[in-house]
Amino acid sequence: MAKNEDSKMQSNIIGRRGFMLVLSSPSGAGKTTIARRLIEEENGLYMSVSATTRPRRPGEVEGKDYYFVEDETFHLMANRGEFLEHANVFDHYYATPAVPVMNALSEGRDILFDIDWQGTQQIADKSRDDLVSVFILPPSTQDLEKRLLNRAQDSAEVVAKRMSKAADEISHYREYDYILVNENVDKAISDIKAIMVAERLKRDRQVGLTDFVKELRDQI
Ligand SMILES: Nc1nc2c(ncn2[C@@H]2O[C@H](COP(=O)(O)OP(=O)(O)O)[C@@H](O)[C@H]2O)c(=O)[nH]1
Ligand SMILES: Nc1ncnc2c1ncn2[C@@H]1O[C@H](COP(=O)(O)OP(=O)(O)O)[C@@H](O)[C@H]1O
Repeated sequence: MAKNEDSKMQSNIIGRRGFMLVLSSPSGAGKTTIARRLIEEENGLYMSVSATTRPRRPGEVEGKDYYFVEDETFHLMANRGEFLEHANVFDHYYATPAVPVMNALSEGRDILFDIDWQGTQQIADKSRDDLVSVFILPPSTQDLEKRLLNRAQDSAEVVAKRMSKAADEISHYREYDYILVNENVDKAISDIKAIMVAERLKRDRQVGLTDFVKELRDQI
């Protein structure tokens, strides 16, 4: 599929600050699937790669899916202030390295995050204007459990633990800007693309707008 170039062209003319597009959901609702497709299909969108102390799953690639680190390294990085946000989820630590995100935003690149509600709250506290948050719901509890089991990457015990945390995660939906039910993955992706088009056109993100409009008026 062709990458979406439309809204990039306007950014090239006017100059735009990037945004942080956060996807959260109960485990198994489809964040990773949606995120991978968006990165493939959307020009100017880059994935934030988190650091985690969770063990690597089969098929996960170091530096692409996560930076897999030991507890000690994680705490060292946290103490040095290298993280934009960090949280403990399912007994493991997760965090967003700050520098790549800050550079991307100022260079007009959008960053996609697959993080939980705790991380989203921390980012909202620090940089509300740069945040666009989307909460993804499963069509039903049965679908959620089926997806976790079908993914076949976690033991029955881990799946049960993730299911038991789902209600807690879902209770935070009100803290998000947009809510999507991921029934059909293509529809969910096209809805998120529509959100991105609108968010890219927000006046406050178009940092070169004053100069652009001044030039237009001067030419009249
Ligand atoms: N706060 C925060 N949460 C994260 C980060 N990276 C991943 N998570 C969340 O941690 C949870 C578990 O992620 P993971 O172990 O990959 O399993 P998943 O639920 O199948 O995506 C999910 O809710 C992720 O959104 C991060 O850097 N910060
Ligand atoms: N709309 C959908 N319909 C059916 N299965 C889906 C849908 N979206 C995702 N899945 C499947 O559900 C499982 C969990 O999805 P995943 O993206 O890993 O969720 P999360 O990252 O939120 O934990 C995967 O096997 C994925 O292929």
